Amino acid sequence: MSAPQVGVHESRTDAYLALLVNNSSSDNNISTSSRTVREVSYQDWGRSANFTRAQGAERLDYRLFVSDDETEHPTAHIVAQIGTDGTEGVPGFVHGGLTSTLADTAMGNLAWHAGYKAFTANLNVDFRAPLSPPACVVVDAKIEKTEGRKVYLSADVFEVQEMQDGTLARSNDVVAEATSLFIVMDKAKETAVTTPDTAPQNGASTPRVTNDDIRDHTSTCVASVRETLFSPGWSTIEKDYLKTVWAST
Ligand SMILES: CCCCCCCCCCCC(=O)SCCNC(=O)CCNC(=O)[C@H](O)C(C)(C)COP(=O)(O)OP(=O)(O)OC[C@H]1O[C@@H](n2cnc3c(N)ncnc32)[C@H](O)[C@@H]1OP(=O)(O)O
Repeated sequence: MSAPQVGVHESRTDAYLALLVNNSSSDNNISTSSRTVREVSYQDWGRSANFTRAQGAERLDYRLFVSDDETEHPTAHIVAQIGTDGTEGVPGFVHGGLTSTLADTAMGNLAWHAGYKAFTANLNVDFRAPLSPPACVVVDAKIEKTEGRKVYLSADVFEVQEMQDGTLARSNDVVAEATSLFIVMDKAKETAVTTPDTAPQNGASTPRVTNDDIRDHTSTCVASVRETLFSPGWSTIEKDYLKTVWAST
């Protein structure tokens, strides 16, 4: 595992990471929530490291940590930088779906790292306070209980704020509280899942879906939707709104 970078900090996320690293006893581990956790490198995520990490720091970038505690339920932690490029829902505020995604990602990765090859079956999010981009947040995820194939998890999202003296600290006020139910997949479905051991890594020759493929697929999809929506007789305010949106793309 590579150690979090310490040095020139271009974002509050890096600065917060450095703060954690400086407070820890080892270069490769950090202390957060009074536990020692190790970073899960981007490559180790395999093919699950797709849309969320593909956005870049201007939109969304984050680091994932899991605890190596064998005596109790492990925890997972995300330190995320939420940029200003397309991250808003209500203008001026981070889209709740983004916050939910971070919580889901922390809980999902925790489940997998704890050995549960599971899907999100249910995700509940209570949004407690608005978040304005750019923002730095910490997500703390834990396993609440397991019952057969059911894994119940929770995740709390906190903002990292700059104090008056310039130091960074995790706010005690929670931004969002999430709970989830993950279901461990049937054995029959496991073969369809590419685990990190066999996942294509950076530089591997296994074909991946390219941005061109995605663009082609998206334009086909948009064209077909446009045809359906703009067919004769279809007339609503949404139609005019969508026309405006599409005309500007
Ligand atoms: C480190 C690298 C990798 C790291 C990987 C990191 C992942 C990052 C996080 C991303 C996570 C995702 O986005 S996952 C993607 C989003 N999720 C999905 O696509 C899942 C879509 N849904 C499904 O495929 C299915 O519904 C499943 C697999 C969830 C469940 O189907 P199933 O396997 O047939 O199970 P089924 O018999 O229906 O249900 C089993 C039991 O669960 C209960 N159950 C099922 N669904 C629900 C539900 N929504 N709410 C309550 N209870 C439910 C049933 O009542 C039943 O209880 P009882 O009768 O036994 O009591």
